[in-house]
Amino acid sequence: MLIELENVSHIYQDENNVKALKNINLEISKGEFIGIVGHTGSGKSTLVQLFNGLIIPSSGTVKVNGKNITNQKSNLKETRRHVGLVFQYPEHQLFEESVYQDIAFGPKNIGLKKDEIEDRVKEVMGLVGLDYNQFKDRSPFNLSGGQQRKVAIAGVLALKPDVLVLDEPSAGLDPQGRKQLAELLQYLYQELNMTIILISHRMEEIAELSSRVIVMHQGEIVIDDNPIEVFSKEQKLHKLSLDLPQITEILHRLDEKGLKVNKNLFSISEASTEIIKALRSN
Ligand SMILES: Nc1ncnc2c1ncn2[C@@H]1O[C@H](COP(=O)(O)OP(=O)(O)OP(=O)(O)O)[C@@H](O)[C@H]1O
Repeated sequence: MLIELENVSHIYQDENNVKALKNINLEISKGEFIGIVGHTGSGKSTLVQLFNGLIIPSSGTVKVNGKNITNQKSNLKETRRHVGLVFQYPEHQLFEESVYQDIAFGPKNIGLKKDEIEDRVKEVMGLVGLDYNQFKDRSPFNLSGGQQRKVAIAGVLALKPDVLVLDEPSAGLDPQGRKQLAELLQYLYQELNMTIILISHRMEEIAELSSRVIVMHQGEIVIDDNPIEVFSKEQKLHKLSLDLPQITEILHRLDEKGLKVNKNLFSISEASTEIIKALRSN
């Protein structure tokens, strides 16, 4: 098992003592694409920060590749090589003078040789769609928000993690930026067999990309299933203040009006084909 949580609870020790996670049991296997959804404050960010030891839980154990990372002696540097975390607004974490230096920071830190670092920087800039010659010497602070985010994601990919965890990576991106990000994640998952864990408020993104969806509510996992099962539970999701993907919502409404359609579709192209088919046979 790649990541394993056993009876994990977490309380933020401050004046409010919020119990952010309550008795979580979770197993994540290699090669999964996990979408995590839940209304604001439900514990999503806290949960994913356990996966690379950024947060050590108040109780319970977290294992990565079979190693318990919750005990004092664990090697967190090693864990962070395996589990790369892209934070909400990752561009806030850019700090080097050039795009090259920023992306090279991780590989340098683990002692890779100059040539190898350069190869990695080129490779990951290609992956995220930043032209190497055009961008390598530019200051990361003078780029657009979307470009900065690409640099930040490239910096995490440069360590070649087995697991990529992203916390709301499409927040604030324009439609084209969101499309490029979705294509990148699909490529990493399908072609490079990376395990991906994605937190998003955008249900269409989660439904289209994930192989498994985890729904959180008040620090607990309340649904853990494949996207079709999860998004067939319209009433339950509404009670948790969550929506269906918009296109799925349209299919549900058409079905209520008597048009016989498959309601479990998440992409506009699939749904429009389905609607045309249903109208023709009506
Ligand atoms: N650093 C912190 N110190 C104290 N309490 C915190 C801290 N971070 C989160 N919390 C609290 O823990 C609970 C879970 O927060 P968390 O950020 O994990 O939720 P979330 O589902 O990721 O929310 P969002 O969708 O708004 O990002 C919330 O009640 C929040 O106020």
